[in-house]
Amino acid sequence: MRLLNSKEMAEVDRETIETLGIPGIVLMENASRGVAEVVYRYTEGSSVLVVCGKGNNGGDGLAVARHLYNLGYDVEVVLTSSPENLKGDAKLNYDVVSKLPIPVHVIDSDEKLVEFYSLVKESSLIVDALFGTGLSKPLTGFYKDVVDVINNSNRTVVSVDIPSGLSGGTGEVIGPHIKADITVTFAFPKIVHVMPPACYSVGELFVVDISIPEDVPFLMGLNRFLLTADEVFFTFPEREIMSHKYTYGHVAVIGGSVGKTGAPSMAAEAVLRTGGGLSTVVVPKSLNQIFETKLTEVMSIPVNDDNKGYFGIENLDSVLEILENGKFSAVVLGPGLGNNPETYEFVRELVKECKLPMVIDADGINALSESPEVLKLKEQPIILTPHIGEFSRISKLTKDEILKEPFRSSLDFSEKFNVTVVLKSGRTVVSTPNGKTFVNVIGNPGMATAGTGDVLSGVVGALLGMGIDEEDSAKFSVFLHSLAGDLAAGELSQESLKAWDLIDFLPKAIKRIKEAETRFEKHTSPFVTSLREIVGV
Ligand SMILES: NC(=O)C1=CN([C@@H]2O[C@H](COP(=O)(O)OP(=O)(O)OC[C@H]3O[C@@H](n4cnc5c(N)ncnc54)[C@H](O)[C@@H]3O)[C@@H](O)[C@H]2O)[C@@H](O)CC1
Ligand SMILES: [K+]
Repeated sequence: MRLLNSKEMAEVDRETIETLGIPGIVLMENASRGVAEVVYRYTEGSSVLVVCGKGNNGGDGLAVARHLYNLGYDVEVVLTSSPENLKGDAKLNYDVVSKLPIPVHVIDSDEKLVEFYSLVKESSLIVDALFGTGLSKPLTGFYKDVVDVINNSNRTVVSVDIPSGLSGGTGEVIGPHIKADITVTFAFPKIVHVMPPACYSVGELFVVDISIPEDVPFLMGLNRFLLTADEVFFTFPEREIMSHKYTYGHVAVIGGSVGKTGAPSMAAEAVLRTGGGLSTVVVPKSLNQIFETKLTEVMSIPVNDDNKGYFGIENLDSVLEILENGKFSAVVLGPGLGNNPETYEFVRELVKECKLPMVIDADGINALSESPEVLKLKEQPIILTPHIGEFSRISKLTKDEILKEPFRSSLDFSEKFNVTVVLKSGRTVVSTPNGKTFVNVIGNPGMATAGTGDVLSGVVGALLGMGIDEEDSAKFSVFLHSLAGDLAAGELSQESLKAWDLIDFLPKAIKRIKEAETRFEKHTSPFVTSLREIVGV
């Protein structure tokens, strides 16, 4: 499903109204019925205070008040502006409400806050329809006070579209804002709903289908998506009766240095657990005995290192020869390589010469930080899997810049250097050279532990090795890896989770995705879906 920002949503609304010809009032009616449905299904209590601003978010609120009144709720409305200031669809809904026995209180200045306070106290539920996608600057003065009263009320708060005071453009918190228990948004989720820190104030998210077809943002070229089971279902190749191990690829994991033999081991194990046919670690010879002992199904090829315990430029030819003669289908470069300058030189030359699809991770990425230009010349699929620190080094952006605009930062790099980027964090963003971005909303903080990135690089390598394209490999890997993390944390606790557990839970995660593929379960409601239902696992 697409993920928009406020500006894009306003354009999609306009396009739907002007080009498709669906009147704005119809969209508002659908939107408000969706909010009323969520209130009806998912909240307790029967006395509702709907707090409305003067824009269309307030218009939604006025229509919600009418639907709840029709459903038998005890409803009162607070208007934070005089009714004369209302326009268009909001005005129309105000006129309707004013003909019904629904009390409307105009609370438009600090002098009236005492009245507002007692109205809030008398209600069991507050619908926040102050500001939506039209917020232009942080809330101050009277509006900040209104937000404070609601936040301190200890009442259930349902926000219409966006918790008022948050801007829908990024995950940034721009100022005082409502802390919602539930947010009901329209047509598509917005960045603010899923990206931290703003998403912490959204509560449970529901998306209402308000009659805007997905064709509208598609034709407008909006290409930012949520990663969902739907997005990744069909990635796996069928396991054919007459297939053999080479059908599913042979992945070379090039890595390892003294003290870092676990990283390539985990990447190589993850290859096999993800369905890769063969997995081989290519490692400094002085460390080979460790891999022989640690690994069973995974093979190892030692490369002479004169007992140094790390790769250097002198290993370039032999590694290239190994890759050429070993019937390999993909390379994972980076796990446990270490940060020796000689190793960095080896990496740079290897990336220049290697013609196989590649996943580049960790010190593999650091090695390219000074000269990422080499990536532009590559014709095979390349996926980079940096965390924020590694991405900061290679993109020359500060961590703050990346965290503020992860989609933009990652996409700019993908387009400039012609590589797929998996920008790892609690909200991993995948970007592709053809202009698409995807964000992952599953997984958990228990995965913030050493080695989980190594597992991911192996999962990505397995898929590339099976011949799956860059975009699908990156998307599926991120989703699968996080699902394994959630299943593992569910059984073991987030605290105890360690990287190897992710490998152990990959089988259950794969099964879960395959079940989702065949289940085609109907959502609880055709027009109102929770984020969990949208994600699909
Ligand atoms: N036809 C459409 O475009 C639809 C719009 N919908 C609703 O409309 C909302 C957007 O409506 P609007 O564009 O009217 O915007 P809003 O209702 O979010 O707010 C805009 C109003 O707030 C004022 N304002 C903005 N920032 C302020 C600040 N910091 N302090 C004080 N006043 C401020 C503006 O001057 C304007 O009067 C959506 O969030 C959604 O709830 C839905 O009904 C679906 C259809
Ligand atoms: K709102």
